[in-house]
Amino acid sequence: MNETLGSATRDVAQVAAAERVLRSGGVCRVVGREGAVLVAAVDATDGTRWRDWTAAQPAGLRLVLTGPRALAVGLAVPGAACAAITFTGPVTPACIEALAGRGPLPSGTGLACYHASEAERAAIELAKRAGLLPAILSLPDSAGDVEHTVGADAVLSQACRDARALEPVVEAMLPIAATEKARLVAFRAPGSSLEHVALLIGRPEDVEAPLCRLHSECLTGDLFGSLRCDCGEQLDGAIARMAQEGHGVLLYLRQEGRGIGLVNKLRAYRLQEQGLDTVDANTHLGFHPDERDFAIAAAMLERLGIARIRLLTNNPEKLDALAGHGVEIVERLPLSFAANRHNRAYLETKARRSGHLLRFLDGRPVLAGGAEV
Ligand SMILES: Nc1nc2c(ncn2[C@@H]2O[C@H](COP(=O)(O)OP(=O)(O)OP(=O)(O)O)[C@@H](O)[C@H]2O)c(=O)[nH]1
Ligand SMILES: [Zn+2]
Repeated sequence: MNETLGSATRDVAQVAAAERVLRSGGVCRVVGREGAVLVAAVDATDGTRWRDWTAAQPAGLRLVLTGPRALAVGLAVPGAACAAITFTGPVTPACIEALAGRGPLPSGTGLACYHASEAERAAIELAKRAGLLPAILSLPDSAGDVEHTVGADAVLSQACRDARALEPVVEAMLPIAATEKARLVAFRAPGSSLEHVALLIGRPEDVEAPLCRLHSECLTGDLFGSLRCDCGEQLDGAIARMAQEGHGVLLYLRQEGRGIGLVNKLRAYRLQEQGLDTVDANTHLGFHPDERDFAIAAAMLERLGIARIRLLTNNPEKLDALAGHGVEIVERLPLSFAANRHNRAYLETKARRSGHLLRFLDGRPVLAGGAEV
């Protein structure tokens, strides 16, 4: 193995290990340009280490949140992707959890807010990759008990590596209800436990510009037929259309909850039950409205030898992202279904706030006055 390849492999392994350590409640040392910090995730399954830190409240203890979460708790640091909060008085685990988004908000007294360091930003990225809330306790580096050490730059460049390293691993015939002429190709990247799949109907590789759907995982909609969204109908509808045409490629992307993971999506649902819309619920938890990276979809198409597509979507970001990665989209085909009383507000929000190309719901214009969207 040459040296560059060797260090890339080491980086990938170190990032994956760091995700596991944070998820299981352990402590990582993250080494960044401004120095190293020790970090623990507030949303970890077993949170004893960060609880110990909270009880002892050592000098330099900081709670790192994303910019959107800091804003949500009234602690804006202008222009900061991540904010680091210090405590000027005693702090309890309940207060930390509430600031992280796991409980009702405390009053904001006794808190000061700064720009987070590169190492702290990397720790937030690790928490997101681990499917946790983006909230980290950090301490200045010391010789203490640490499960793992990782470089901030390795963490912050991992998303790019995930897409670049994605490779088809196995292909098998998969006769499905809609058509017997289907195959499934499973993809893997060394740094991620997420296995994306391509459902190939007919022979899309041999078609000039096959139908294509990028479908982000939605356990609730795809499997249980949830009425809160339109995912189940979009999945079935896309497959039916490809079966009818005889060819198509459906990429099933493991991006549950627009990339925030199942637990956090259900947290966002709880917030929507309290009146927030789907965009605000994400930002209230500290996420962007959409955390997905469609570079993985472009990489999968490239590995499948498909360069030109007709894309089934209402989401203009998918068009931009694929085009930006060199995929030629010869046509955009809408994929919308009648709203129901549970998903109407969700679909309206997508049109109004996320720019989705949904002009009508149930024959009624989505935007006031029937303006074009
Ligand atoms: N965070 C969050 N994710 C949601 C919510 N409802 C559905 N999702 C997820 O959203 C993803 C589907 O995205 P959509 O916005 O429905 O559609 P899209 O894929 O962006 O666009 P289309 O191609 O037009 O379907 C899936 O991963 C779902 O799990 C929600 O309220 N909050
Ligand atoms: Zn859904």
